[in-house]
Amino acid sequence: MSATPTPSQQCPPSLELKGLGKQYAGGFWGLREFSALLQPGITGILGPNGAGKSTLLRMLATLSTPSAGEICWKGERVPTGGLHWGQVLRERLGYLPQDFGVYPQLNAIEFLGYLAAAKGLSPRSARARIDDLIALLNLQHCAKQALGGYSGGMRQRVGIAQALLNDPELLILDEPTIGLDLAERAAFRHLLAELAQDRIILLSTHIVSDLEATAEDILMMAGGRLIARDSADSLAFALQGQVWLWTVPFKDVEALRQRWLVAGMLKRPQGMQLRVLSPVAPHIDARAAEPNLEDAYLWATRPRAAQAEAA
Ligand SMILES: Nc1ncnc2c1ncn2[C@@H]1O[C@H](COP(=O)(O)OP(=O)(O)OP(=O)(O)O)[C@@H](O)[C@H]1O
Repeated sequence: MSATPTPSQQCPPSLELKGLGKQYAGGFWGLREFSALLQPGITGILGPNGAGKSTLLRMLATLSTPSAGEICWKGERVPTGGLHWGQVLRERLGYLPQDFGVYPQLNAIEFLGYLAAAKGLSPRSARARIDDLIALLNLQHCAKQALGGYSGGMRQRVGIAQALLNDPELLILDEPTIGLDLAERAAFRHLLAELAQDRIILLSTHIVSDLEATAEDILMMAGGRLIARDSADSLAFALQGQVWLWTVPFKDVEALRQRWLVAGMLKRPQGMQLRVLSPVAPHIDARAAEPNLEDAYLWATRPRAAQAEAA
């Protein structure tokens, strides 16, 4: 991959969210009191279904208005009301939504050209930009084929290309690696690392290993709130001494899964090896293991009853 685009703006981007909230019709808060200062680099967002990740990202993509709180871009408050709310952000952001759709009859060049026009790029700069992005996303071999015939991974790469059309300082990616195979995911991680030099990248995913490999800063969300923020290593380290490997007879597995928070299972000749998350050893035969980000995530988002028991 080559010709990485760089934002032209001189001042490094910063995005500050202060007590941001979103209340949906019916009164339900999909996001509550969310505060964070985001700077260039990759910030990963982890959270179970319904945690509020898309609610947050859609708001930052200016597709929905905040019900509470403030957004500041480079220290300046972004007006969050009125017809032109979010204009300042809109000009600087690229967004890949979770449900990214394409016009199946268009090819990649035509589709990106159409979106470039909608974003206000001149035909000349759009053409040069699209050529760069086709090369960057490794789409040369299929750029003139109709998108309807693309694999999920190829379509996702077109989605990433469209998010980069305006050389954004803020790149918002909602589940970008869905549909990518292992090699494509590895290539995508490299691309993100290159792009993150001088822009803020917000990356929401359920694939914990993608964040472990790319994001230096991780926001964990649950129930519409920010519940933890740190590096992957620090989040995992906080669980030191609370992760156990314990091999049990196959017949006991179901009962033990009801009793303990089991982060993983591995079939062994002697029985099933459970990976148990608990402040105390589940059994005298259990031995301590190195915690990882997935353990930290499962622990932070464990059901309330289990949290009360552990307290
Ligand atoms: N338009 C809407 N109207 C009412 N409630 C909504 C709306 N959109 C989302 N919600 C609710 O807000 C909460 C947060 O949803 P959101 O889609 O942001 O979660 P998420 O973390 O992105 O989940 P997923 O991983 O499943 O995409 C959920 O309880 C959801 O049902």
